[in-house]
Amino acid sequence: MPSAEIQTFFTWFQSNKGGRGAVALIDIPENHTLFSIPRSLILTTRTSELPPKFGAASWNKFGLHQGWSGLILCLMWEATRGSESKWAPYFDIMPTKFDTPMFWNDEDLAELTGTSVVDKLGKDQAEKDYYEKIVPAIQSRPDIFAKEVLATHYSLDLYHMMGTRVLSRSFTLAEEEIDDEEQHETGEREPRAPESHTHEIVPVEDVGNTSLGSAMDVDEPNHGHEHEHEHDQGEEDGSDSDSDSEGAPEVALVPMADILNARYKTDNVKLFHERDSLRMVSTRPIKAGEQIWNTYGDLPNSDLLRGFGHVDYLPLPHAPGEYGNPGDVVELRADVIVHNSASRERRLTREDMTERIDWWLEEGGDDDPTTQLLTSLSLVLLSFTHLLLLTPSEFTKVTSKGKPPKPKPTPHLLRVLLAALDARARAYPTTLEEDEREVEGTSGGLEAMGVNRRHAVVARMGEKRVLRDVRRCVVEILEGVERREREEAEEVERRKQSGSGATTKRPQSKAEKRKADREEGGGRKRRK
Ligand SMILES: C[S@@+](CC[C@H](N)C(=O)[O-])C[C@H]1O[C@@H](n2cnc3c(N)ncnc32)[C@H](O)[C@@H]1O
Repeated sequence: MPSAEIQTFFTWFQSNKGGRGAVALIDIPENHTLFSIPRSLILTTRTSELPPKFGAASWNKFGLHQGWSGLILCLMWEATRGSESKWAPYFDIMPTKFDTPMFWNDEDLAELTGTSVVDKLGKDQAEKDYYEKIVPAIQSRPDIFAKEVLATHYSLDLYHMMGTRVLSRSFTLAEEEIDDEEQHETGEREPRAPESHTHEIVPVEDVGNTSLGSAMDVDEPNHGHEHEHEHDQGEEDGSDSDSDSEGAPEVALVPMADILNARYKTDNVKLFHERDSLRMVSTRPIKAGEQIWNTYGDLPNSDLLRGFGHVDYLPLPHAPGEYGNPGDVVELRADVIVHNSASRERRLTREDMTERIDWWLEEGGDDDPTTQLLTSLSLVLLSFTHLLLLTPSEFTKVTSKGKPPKPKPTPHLLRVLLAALDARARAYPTTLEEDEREVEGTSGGLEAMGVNRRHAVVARMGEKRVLRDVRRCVVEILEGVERREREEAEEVERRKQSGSGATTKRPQSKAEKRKADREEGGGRKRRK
């Protein structure tokens, strides 16, 4: 049970307007433990008393060992126990209302058309899990789930509410074997950051990076509250095996650690884990009055909104005068590239596309079958687009080499990309300029809009800005490549006419070659 001081602390937080979070009351030096949480206090399927009561075999039979449904059921059961649950005071201070689009009406959701948010809400999958796993499990054990409380404590609405608590407040803790000898020898272990799930929300060039540091679980909620990735869609029960096996990462609700807010690259603490406890440690000095910031993985606004119900709205370093989330990305689906790539006859079929995406994933390319765009042209995007443009025999050659194609910005590839970007932009009902006019035309601007609409407008404008910037970049490179091609053709023509008869290019000096290479590979310089 939280101590009286912690309870007082929470009450103090809640009585202060403007949202909850933690603010330093005194200067905090770097590497200082702000608080530690005993493992016994974290709420997981291993610490809740429900799974043993239900029985491991039955738990697995109803599929509760996979995905988040088991943990959500634990939360519902623990909450139903009221003061008998050791987490009762924790439940008391948890939010019951959320600004995530899962709870929006159709009118507000329409504001998100074209963004990556809508397709990934996963409300339907959550409902499927509720009806196919939770309801049968509950009905099988009237001794544990009393009939009289089913409607009030185990409803679908509550399932969504508890699922959103998990989504917006949980941490993924890696199950690490801690060497006893090491502990005895050193007496103290170096703190280790809990690993987050290596999720797909990461900008392509940074894949793997955000798994470091404290990690609110911000996994792709493609399917409801479950941990799941797009390429898992075909799985029978719509869940992955995160909590399926020994040593798998564990999704945990961590009281106290989850009161911290996050803002793009502002984090000043990290959660470290040890055998018996988790420790929140400052990673830089924090001045009295400053907010204590955790990190949720520096997510783009579409994912912040989807998982947490807020967006970052900060000055954009690469676009002076504009505001948004510097970590924004926009997703470009492979089929949008393919449909803009060639004549109908030469287009890849869905199976071909899947084969290439699977191969890409296996070969260690970006781990998202969609391609996320950064504000500048990414090499991964070039390479991935190239892969989709290969003829079947070229693809076979590439697979035999086992390496993704070189990210060479050829005019054809750049033109396909340009068409794909334009097609992607048409998925939004409004343009960036129209959104800007909408904000300017609203008396009081963004601030005056309802919270959902404001978040939607900020999220979609962020994606459109990325598209705009990538497009600019592609156009610039294409113009450069085309100019060079023109100059070379003119040079050949000039030589022909001057009677040299030479049709080959004049040998380039090393410096000229380097310059030409630089121009050709312009995208490389520009990536983040
Ligand atoms: C882990 S909780 C953090 C504690 C939360 N403030 C609370 O009162 O329970 C995550 C939630 O905090 C809020 N939040 C976190 N960072 C935020 C930010 N930069 N701006 C607005 N809300 C934020 C969002 O509502 C999010 O769902």
